[in-house]
Amino acid sequence: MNSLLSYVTDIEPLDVAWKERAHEYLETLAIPHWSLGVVMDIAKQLAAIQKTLKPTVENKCVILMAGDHGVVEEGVSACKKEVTIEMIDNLSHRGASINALADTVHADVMVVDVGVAVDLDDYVKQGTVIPWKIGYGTRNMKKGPAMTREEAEKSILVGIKAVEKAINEKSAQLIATGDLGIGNTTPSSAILSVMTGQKVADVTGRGTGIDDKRLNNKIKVIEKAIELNKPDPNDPIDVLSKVGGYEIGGIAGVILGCAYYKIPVIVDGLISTAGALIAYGLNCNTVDYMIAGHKSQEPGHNYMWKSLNLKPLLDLGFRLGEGTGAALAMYIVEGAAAVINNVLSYEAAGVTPGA
Ligand SMILES: Cc1cc2ncn([C@H]3O[C@H](COP(=O)(O)O)[C@@H](O)[C@H]3O)c2cc1C
Ligand SMILES: O=C(O)c1cccnc1
Repeated sequence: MNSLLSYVTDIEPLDVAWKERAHEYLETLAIPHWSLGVVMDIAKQLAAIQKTLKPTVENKCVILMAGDHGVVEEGVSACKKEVTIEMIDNLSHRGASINALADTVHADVMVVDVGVAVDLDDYVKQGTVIPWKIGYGTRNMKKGPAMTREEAEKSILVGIKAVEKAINEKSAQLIATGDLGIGNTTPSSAILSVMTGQKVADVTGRGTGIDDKRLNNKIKVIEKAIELNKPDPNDPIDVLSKVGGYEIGGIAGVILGCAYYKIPVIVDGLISTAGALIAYGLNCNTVDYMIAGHKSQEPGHNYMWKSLNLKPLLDLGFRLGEGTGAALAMYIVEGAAAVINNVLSYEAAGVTPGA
């Protein structure tokens, strides 16, 4: 593998000439001007990413990054930390929500252990988990940095490696990000607050469903972690290492990898978008390859989309993660590819354009 820096610096913005060409082509379709709205925007984005007027997104893959969080000992989640492993078991038996939803859209699910607190040998042997663990859960960010800078960088490289695997083994043409890890809404809200300047109290939500007392505690824990560690918003690796998580680094890597290899990437909920903020901070060209999957119920999520200048495709009241919203958004992206591939122009269809 190359160094992280070489991936980050080589990410190019979308080709302007292809953007224009796709735009002009879509304007010839036998429909009132741009009347398929956002679907046309996505069709244009797909064409510019793949540099063709016939983009294909047939081979789809959800890359789900899993990790644990030392900060769970502060009582920030409704669940005990062992639920991460129980959910890995459920995913391995294909009984999780992402299995059900990814199946409907014919997407593969790749589960990557980037920082789960225990060894997952049985699942690795079964072939249901990819063992790229950087650490056995992060350290408690209320007491010090969650990770070292080196661990944070390694977690990002795991995400890039996962994209390479999806390309090499599954010929992936469209990737969605997913997360799993009890406690991960806490680092996600911390990253959100640090990177967007929003107050912790305004962007911290109930995650798995905590009550008011726990929510107040969660806010205090995040405030304390930021005060103690002083993450530098201009240094995304510093933010990720001090108040982030292994799977958030992994997701940032998936997004960087997709941008590097020119693959459209659908970003899921709060945790995935925390990864997107890190990726964007490392190279703002990454946003050209992102598609905002959905709007989570978590109160801070929209601030993230706003700071990336993206509009979420779906608003379904989801607050789950795993890549569930992104998987459903794959239907819309497939629709966009179908439009640019199959809708005829006014001329080809023999339809008279309006004045
Ligand atoms: C059964 C179950 C399945 C999940 N799948 C995703 N999450 C999501 O919820 C957790 C984050 O919320 P918090 O920060 O409050 O712990 C993560 O595991 C995330 O992936 C789940 C949570 C549970 C309980
Ligand atoms: O939006 C998300 O990704 C989310 C929200 C709550 C719990 N887990 C994930």
